[in-house]
Amino acid sequence: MTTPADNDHLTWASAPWTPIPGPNTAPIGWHKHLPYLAPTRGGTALHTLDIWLPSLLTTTSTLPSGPGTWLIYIHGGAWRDPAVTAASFTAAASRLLQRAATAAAGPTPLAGIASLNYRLSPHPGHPAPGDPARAAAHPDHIADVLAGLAFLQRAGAARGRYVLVGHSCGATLALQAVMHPRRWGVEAEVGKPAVVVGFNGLYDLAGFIRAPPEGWEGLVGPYEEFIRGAFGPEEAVWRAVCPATAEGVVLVQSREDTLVPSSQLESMRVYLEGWVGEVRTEVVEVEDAGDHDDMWGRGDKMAEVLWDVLLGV
Ligand SMILES: N[C@@H](CC(=O)c1ccccc1NC=O)C(=O)O
Repeated sequence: MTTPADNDHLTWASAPWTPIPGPNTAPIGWHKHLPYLAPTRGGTALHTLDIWLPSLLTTTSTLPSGPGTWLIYIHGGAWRDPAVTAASFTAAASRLLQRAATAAAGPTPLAGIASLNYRLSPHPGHPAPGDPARAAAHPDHIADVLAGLAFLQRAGAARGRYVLVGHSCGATLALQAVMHPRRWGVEAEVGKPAVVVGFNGLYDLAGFIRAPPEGWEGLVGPYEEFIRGAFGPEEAVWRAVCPATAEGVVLVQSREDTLVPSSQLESMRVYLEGWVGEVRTEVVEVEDAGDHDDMWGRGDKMAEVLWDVLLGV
């Protein structure tokens, strides 16, 4: 009988590490894209992840682990946009690898980066009939994120003090995933991150629909469409699916975002403050990060904030 560990071993070996070229001859890092759930176990094209390593310590087929902290990224896209994937962390990842390559002597604070895909809900603008990777409903997205985290933790990444990062609905997913894994009917035993970092995140969906901030009324339609697409028609469910806790939470918002208002972050901050004293919450308002998707598209501000988080872990 093959165990999950045997399976993982084959999975890790299924894709080669490719070098990320740097300004000089030496690569600044290594990348690989691989499944975290084998097709024979129900894995789809979106049960996959991207990994970047600052250096390749061994050439074995399992995960080489160096010093430092793992960053695990969960992309946004309103639970449904097929154009936003795990690869959307590429720009920020390259910047982080560059930083790790040029950082002062001594152990790098960055052990590695993983960016998770997860099944998406249907998108009316991008029909994909019959594709099991595009027919997800809550809590499928969370279950997939937890399966990806469990895979990484079995491989030795994201054990101990790792940092879980999400953008937009990825920030929602990051907080949901670490809240009560059991609550989502998921068996995976997943260790909690030391810090959760949410970029331009959605934390109060029902609140937005009920009372959009002034000037944001025009987005109620699109929000309601993707909220129903992911969570179904019940407002009570939208409410019950509230993000939660970690040792530390860093909420980041760019001023120029025209898709997500800062009142989303404000609701989350007030909630965390009122809820448990031991959650260290830090709010970072980023200037000149551009609009909603420029945060990851450019990646410079995202990498800056995350580098600082790594230094503080
Ligand atoms: N491009 C997305 C829209 C989207 O990503 C979005 C829109 C408004 C507020 C948040 C969004 N994304 C969050 O993950 C879509 O096609 O539905």
